[in-house]
Amino acid sequence: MRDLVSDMTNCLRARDLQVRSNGKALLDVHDLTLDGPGPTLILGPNGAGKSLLLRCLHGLISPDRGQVVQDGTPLNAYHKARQAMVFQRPVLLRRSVAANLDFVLKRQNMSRTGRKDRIVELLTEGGLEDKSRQSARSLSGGEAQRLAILRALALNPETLFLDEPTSALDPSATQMIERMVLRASSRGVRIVMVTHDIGQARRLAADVVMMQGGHVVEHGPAKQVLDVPGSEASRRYLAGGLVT
Ligand SMILES: Nc1ncnc2c1ncn2[C@@H]1O[C@H](COP(=O)(O)OP(=O)(O)OP(=O)(O)O)[C@@H](O)[C@H]1O
Repeated sequence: MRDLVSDMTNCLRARDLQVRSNGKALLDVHDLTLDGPGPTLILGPNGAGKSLLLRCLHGLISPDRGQVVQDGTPLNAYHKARQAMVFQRPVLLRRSVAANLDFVLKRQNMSRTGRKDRIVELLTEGGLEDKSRQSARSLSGGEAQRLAILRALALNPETLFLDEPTSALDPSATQMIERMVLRASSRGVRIVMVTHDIGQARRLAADVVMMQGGHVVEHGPAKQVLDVPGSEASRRYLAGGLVT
């Protein structure tokens, strides 16, 4: 029954997913279903397979085995066009802030007036109203990451993947990004985000995926996983212990 329900409602699912290299499974996820309304935060030590999982879910990597299923259908171009991804280090065009957004909007065949209005809306959303004409390459780290998120949001994604978007940012820049993420989530964008920041997981997550050694060791409501971890690996990671 669970299988049927999760395949037919709006949900993203990794089924029997494996990524292998040199005969070794780097990622081995038996069954992971993301169907809750709030942000999903993925935690785990370095090399746990968090980024690989994100890339598979976004269709950037084809798994060696298994599949990603969106709404009951194997991930396809239609689904991918409704996903966006933000990386740890934003990759921006050598153009102005506004032109970076315009580039994405043009590809959606928006009219010139429509694009102009949408750019103002996006810049306001990211607190970059006064940076419109500045070169994107001259933005601070926090501003650049906000622009990267705005560019992703300009695609009107149903799902937004974020891979450690605040790892290089100070607390105030982090807070601005977290607010953007929460606003996007409250507008119905599915958020799937990797972080090493346990405090951030507490602030943002509705559900938490704990990974280790390429496996999902635990997935559940944030409060449960973070406060009463059900696996030894989660307990040690959350306690700040070394997990090998
Ligand atoms: N293209 C690749 N070729 C070979 N091995 C890879 C490749 N990409 C990732 N790996 C390996 O897969 C494992 C998982 O990598 P991944 O980047 O997913 O970890 P992570 O949990 O995101 O780590 P971190 O927190 O350090 O970013 C690592 O051992 C990594 O070296």
